[in-house]
Amino acid sequence: MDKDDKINPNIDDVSPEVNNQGGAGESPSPAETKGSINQDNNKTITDNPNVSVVGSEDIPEEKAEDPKIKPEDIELESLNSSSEIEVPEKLIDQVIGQEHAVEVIRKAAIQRRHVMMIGTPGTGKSMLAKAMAELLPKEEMQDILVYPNSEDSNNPIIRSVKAGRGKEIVAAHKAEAKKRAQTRNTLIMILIFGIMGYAIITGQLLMGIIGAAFIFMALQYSRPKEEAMVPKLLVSNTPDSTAPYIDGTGSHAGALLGDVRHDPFQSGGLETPAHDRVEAGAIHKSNKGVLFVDEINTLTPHSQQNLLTALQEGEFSITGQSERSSGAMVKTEPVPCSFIMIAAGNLDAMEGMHPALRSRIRGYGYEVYMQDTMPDTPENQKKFITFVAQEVKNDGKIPPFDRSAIEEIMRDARRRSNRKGHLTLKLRDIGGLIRVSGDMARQDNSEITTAEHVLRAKEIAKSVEDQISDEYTRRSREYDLTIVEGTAVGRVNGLAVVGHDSGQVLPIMAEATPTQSATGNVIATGLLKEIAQESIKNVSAILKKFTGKDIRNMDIHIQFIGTYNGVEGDSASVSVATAVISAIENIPVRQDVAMTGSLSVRGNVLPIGGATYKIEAAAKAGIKTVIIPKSNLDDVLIEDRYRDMVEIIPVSTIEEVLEIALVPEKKEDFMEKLNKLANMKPSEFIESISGNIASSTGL
Ligand SMILES: Nc1ncnc2c1ncn2[C@@H]1O[C@H](COP(=O)(O)OP(=O)(O)OP(=O)(O)O)[C@@H](O)[C@H]1O
Repeated sequence: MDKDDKINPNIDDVSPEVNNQGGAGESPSPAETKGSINQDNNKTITDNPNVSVVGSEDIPEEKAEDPKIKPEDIELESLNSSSEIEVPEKLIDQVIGQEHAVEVIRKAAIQRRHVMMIGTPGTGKSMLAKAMAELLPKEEMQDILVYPNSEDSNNPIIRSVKAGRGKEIVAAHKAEAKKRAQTRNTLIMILIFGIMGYAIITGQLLMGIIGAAFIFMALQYSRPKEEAMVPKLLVSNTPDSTAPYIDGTGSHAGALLGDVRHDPFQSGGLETPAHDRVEAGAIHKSNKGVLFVDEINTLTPHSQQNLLTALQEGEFSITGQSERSSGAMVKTEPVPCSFIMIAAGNLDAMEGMHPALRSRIRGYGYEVYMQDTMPDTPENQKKFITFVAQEVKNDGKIPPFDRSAIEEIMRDARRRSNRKGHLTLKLRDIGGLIRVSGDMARQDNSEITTAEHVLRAKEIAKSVEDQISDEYTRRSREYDLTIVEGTAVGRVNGLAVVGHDSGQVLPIMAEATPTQSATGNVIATGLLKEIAQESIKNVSAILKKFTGKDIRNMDIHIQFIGTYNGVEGDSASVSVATAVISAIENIPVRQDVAMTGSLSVRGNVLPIGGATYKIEAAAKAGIKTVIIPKSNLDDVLIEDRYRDMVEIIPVSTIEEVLEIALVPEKKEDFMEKLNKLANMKPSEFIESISGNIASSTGL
């Protein structure tokens, strides 16, 4: 190979066009490129956030000039439309309710620290990661190039240059390659014509043709492929855009760590040069920016280990990820990957995470727990209203929301918070409701979205769980699985939450039979998970107290009906206790009553989650009375249409539950007995049941 044909990234690459731009065209030397930071900030029109370059003329002028209400000055009573509200420009200012996370992100952006965010989906984790990219300095951004290595083709050379320069360098190389190819072709033609001319003059035409063909083939075959010597732009950035934000969630090793494509030809002149087959991974594309990885535990241990190395070193060579591919022979020089890592997930993600990676993030960064509700204060309401305006503006297609629509959305946010005096921060779901409501308004050709559109949207945009729950209710009524009238012994209508925002009636059956073993067993079926199983054990204590019977000589069977996805949590405790007491005492239970509540071993009814959804499910099923823990009463924000369908009775003790739900022949006698048992001193109680402690071997 001709010396001139080698492309050495350290010394050549000077193209006249590029050189004209203040020396920018010079090939980067390693010393220059690795540490160089572009200080000259070529301000363009796009640097001004108030100026939109593309399509700015599309914005109606009067709207653009309308004076806007600042978020802190919003007064809902006098607000006519969400379009009156000023939406913050910067992403970080658009995040609501996550003040701690916002503060951490701001700090971490300055100090270049990694962050781990744990919390419920849709609370703004990836939004914060994008916001961080906006906060990082643009000047540090780089392009990364990969060059062929004439010494060792399997070890391509890596160079980094300031953002935007990469394209210029590649263009310069292409132009240079084209020029060389043209010169070479001209030389070949001259040589061939020379030989042919000589052959004609000397009358040796055949020899001339053979000679010319031979020379043509030899030169053609041996000449270096000029195109093949052109470097490849591995990572490209634009000097004026924000630092890169790359989402590496669920990436396979190649997409995350980079890869070298397989070459089916490998030799013989048809092969693709190694450097041309190198592909950057998410860790390289996020160089000088943010790498966001959600559900980090889903990455393989191999990927997590390599991610850790990349974090520590700030550079990571690219090699073929598949062992059997020709790409595995190639390994580039180390490629810069100085990214800030934002790892996200729920608590399980932390458990499944590589311990060393977790410790690295903890040691060199912050950990943040994302809030999923915020207090329903006037201050936060203003932020929430701004969020509605923001979502409408970001969507760009839906009509603005009037006051009634905003109020309806806010009502839904209170309901979804499942917590008294709070607004939900699962804002992706709320964003979805906003968009569907807007679509309803568009469908009506309305220029404004109203509460009526929101209500219609809620009906249409039901979650899959909600739709399944409705279907289950319909079917279980058809097959008499859900009974909502009359009485039955050992059968209670419990209530469960399905998914995040849907409830379901959960029938529970109990039966007590004489035991065959030395001590009685409590056997519960219905795919109960750990906490649900433990709650059954705790119920045993209540049974002893409220039946006053020696349950050592009986087996107690408890069956949860239709729980194909298992039962989590202990909110069925009151239902289980009631069903078993009913079975042991042979007292019927009202079937028009449904109940939910956790139980202390002393018989106090403790709070549960999802009270609103459970009550709504009961109402939909035709239940007339719902018993809930007193401490949950303020959490209940059921929709208007269900309000008159059910009576909600708050309770604090299991005695109150039994008084409402059980229908003994002689109610007074039964209540007297209950009171007596409930108020019994421990010593009297132990004596009365002969120190019986039931084992729970069936659990
Ligand atoms: N705290 C918040 N403030 C403003 N908007 C939010 C907030 N949280 C979520 N959103 C809205 O919801 C959308 C989705 O949120 P995002 O993707 O950031 O959630 P996430 O926590 O990363 O969820 P996941 O873990 O499922 O990816 C955002 O684009 C934004 O419109």
